[in-house]
Amino acid sequence: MRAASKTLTSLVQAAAPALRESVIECFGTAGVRTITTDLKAALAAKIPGEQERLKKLRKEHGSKALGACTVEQAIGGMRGVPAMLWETSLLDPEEGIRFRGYSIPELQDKLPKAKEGGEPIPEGLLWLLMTGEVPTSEQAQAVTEMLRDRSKLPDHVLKMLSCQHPDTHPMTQLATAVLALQVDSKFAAGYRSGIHKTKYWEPVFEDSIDLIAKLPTIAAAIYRRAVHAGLALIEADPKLDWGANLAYMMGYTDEGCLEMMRLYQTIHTDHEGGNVSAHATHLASAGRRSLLPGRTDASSPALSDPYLSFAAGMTGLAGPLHGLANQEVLRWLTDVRQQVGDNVTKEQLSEFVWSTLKSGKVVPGFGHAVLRKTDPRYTCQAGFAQKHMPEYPLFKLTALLYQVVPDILKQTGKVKNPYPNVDAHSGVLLQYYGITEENFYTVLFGVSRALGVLSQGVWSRALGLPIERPKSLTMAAMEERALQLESSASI
Ligand SMILES: CC(=O)SCCNC(=O)CCNC(=O)[C@H](O)C(C)(C)COP(=O)(O)OP(=O)(O)OC[C@H]1O[C@@H](n2cnc3c(N)ncnc32)[C@H](O)[C@@H]1OP(=O)(O)O
Ligand SMILES: O=C([O-])CC(=O)C(=O)O
Repeated sequence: MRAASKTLTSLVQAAAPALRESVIECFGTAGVRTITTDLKAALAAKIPGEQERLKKLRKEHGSKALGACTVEQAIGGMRGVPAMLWETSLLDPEEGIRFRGYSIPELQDKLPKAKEGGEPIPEGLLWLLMTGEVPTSEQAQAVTEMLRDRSKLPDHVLKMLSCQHPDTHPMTQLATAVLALQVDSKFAAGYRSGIHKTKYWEPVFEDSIDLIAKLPTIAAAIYRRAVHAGLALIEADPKLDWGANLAYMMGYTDEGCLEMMRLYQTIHTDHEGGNVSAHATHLASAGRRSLLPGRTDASSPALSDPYLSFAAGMTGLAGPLHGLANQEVLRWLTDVRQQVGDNVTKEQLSEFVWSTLKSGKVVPGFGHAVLRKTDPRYTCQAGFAQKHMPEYPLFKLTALLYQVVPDILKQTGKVKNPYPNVDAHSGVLLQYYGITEENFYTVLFGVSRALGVLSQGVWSRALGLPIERPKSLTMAAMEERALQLESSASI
């Protein structure tokens, strides 16, 4: 059955490229169903059902409370207040992230790969994030081709990058290049020409795919021109997938490095909706509750296109307590090696950690706003290192830190999560393959983050999700409300 379906697939593909979306597969007693390799068509097929689901959720459960917000939470950044809708991933404090319901190990097993036994290709995850379904190899391959077709960077963007001050941080260059691409926004053009609000998701999808397609080329251009002082650009290899091409265009061809980049680009994509880069992107792009029935309260949306909103997300990712922490970790590790050497003992490491804390700094790569256990993205990267670089000194140092830092952070009595996060390990893998310029690392994070936040952006427009527009209060207003509550409780 499987062989027959494969033959039919290749016949249909060979017969007419335009019919690529009409690949047919047989499903035993369930009869025949059509599956598509066209991502936009697959998405379009899902949208009406999800719109209905949201309307039903609102109609049947709209008045139920998901949680309260205390004065402490309002002052503390609304931490833990369940007040936002985000479909592409969900974060459990103990277990870590699940993308559309799948854990990282499950995705390493299920998603299509570039080679037997290798790491998943990010294109497969993009299909999953957009549609909620694990793609077939043909579907992931179709995404690879679509991204390849749209990857060419306009000359003006390259020129603009080459005019940047040599000390401009690579993340500033990334955000600037993304903004420069905005001139081609199909959503902005559609809005100007009066597109109907129920159709917003379509140009948002097109912009998102265009941007995702170009991001590896932008990142490689930043790397070769700025970080590497003017090296010539390298054209993409048409035989490679999107993630591997990023490493290739940066100048790396080692198969291990390509695999590492595929994995890196897969696991950094999404971390539910409230983190800085996701939320900033979401806020800038948010629209009105156009599709939701019975809108009762006002919102103040922006409806910025995917280029503008993703640039907002990237300026947030560039902060040292968020995505830039991967750069900070490398600098901190370099300090450890310079001051204590490579054959460091646990005692020497403890001393170094304490001196970092005593000088009023954070230990980068440890702690998290939501997670309360070791980040599974850290564990995944440690597993990759154990397989590909078990004797690498930086890997051994990072493993030793895992034995030392959590106990010390617990002793401070204030750190809610003493365990390592994703940023504690990514630099080890990059350094091993020769990508030693740590101020570039967050750009790689940003390229991956696009897959998550832009997939959610398409759904946010399809579902007509509004901006989170919390009611702010002054201290005086909070004091007044608290006193009112106290007196009504004592009556
Ligand atoms: C992709 C990502 O964004 S993952 C996070 C990357 N960032 C880092 O690795 C930087 C180091 N870590 C941190 O600064 C924090 O743990 C954050 C920013 C990630 C989370 O911050 P919060 O949610 O405020 O953490 P938490 O509630 O545990 O903070 C309580 C106290 O512990 C401190 N703390 C938390 N983590 C650390 C740490 N790694 N080193 C030292 N102190 C820490 C906080 O600074 C805070 O101190 P304060 O009360 O004196 O201000
Ligand atoms: O979830 C967060 O707040 C930060 C984080 O790990 C991410 O965005 O990947």
